[in-house]
Amino acid sequence: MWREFESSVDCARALATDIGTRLERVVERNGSAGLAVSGGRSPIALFETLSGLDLPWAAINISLVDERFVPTDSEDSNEHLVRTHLLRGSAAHAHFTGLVTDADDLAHSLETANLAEGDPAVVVLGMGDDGHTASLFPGAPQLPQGLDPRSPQRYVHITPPHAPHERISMTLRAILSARRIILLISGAHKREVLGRAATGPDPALPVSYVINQTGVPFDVYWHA
Ligand SMILES: O=C1O[C@H](COP(=O)(O)O)[C@@H](O)[C@H](O)[C@H]1O
Repeated sequence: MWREFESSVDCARALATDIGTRLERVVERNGSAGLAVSGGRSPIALFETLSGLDLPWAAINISLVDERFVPTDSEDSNEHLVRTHLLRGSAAHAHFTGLVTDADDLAHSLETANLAEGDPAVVVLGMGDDGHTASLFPGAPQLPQGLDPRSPQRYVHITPPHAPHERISMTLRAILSARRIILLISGAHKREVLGRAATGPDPALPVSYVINQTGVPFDVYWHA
């Protein structure tokens, strides 16, 4: 479903309510719920709105869709972003699992990330101007592994050809293990990229593999 908003505030409010309702329902049913979130600039307003909601935070497990291989206190770190904008107020009671668990050793961090269990109730994705989602970048040497629908791995090491930092990214297979996928984007350019990606799966636009699947409920939240 496509949902569009005039402002980032309206979009964040609607999406936070949507995610909060979903998480509450899953916690009621299962005792806990997983929420996997992306980094970048797009989710900041969402994180701040979500953190203000009265949710059963202690039963919510927050994880990352992707991470740049930088120290967790770096301004470029998605963990730093989540700790700053989401894990605050009562949301600080949520259980958080980051991806850089050994700042000196990407392979060891990746190995630890792949030990994680449980499929997320909700995955919130972003999209770059180049059509990457999570850190599944077009042209990355490890992209085929990341897009393999039968990949046994939940996370993969990605070397983006035109973006800074080595990455750890959720694989397509793990993204599609969620009960619900949300893509949060803004602006005319990303809307146009998404339109191209909607024409069919294309490794030049990795987000297309999420858009063109039919197994998992998928919503786009877009604001101008
Ligand atoms: O590098 C990344 O970029 C995408 C998009 O970021 P944005 O700033 O354009 O919203 C993001 O979804 C991903 O998590 C991040 O690592």
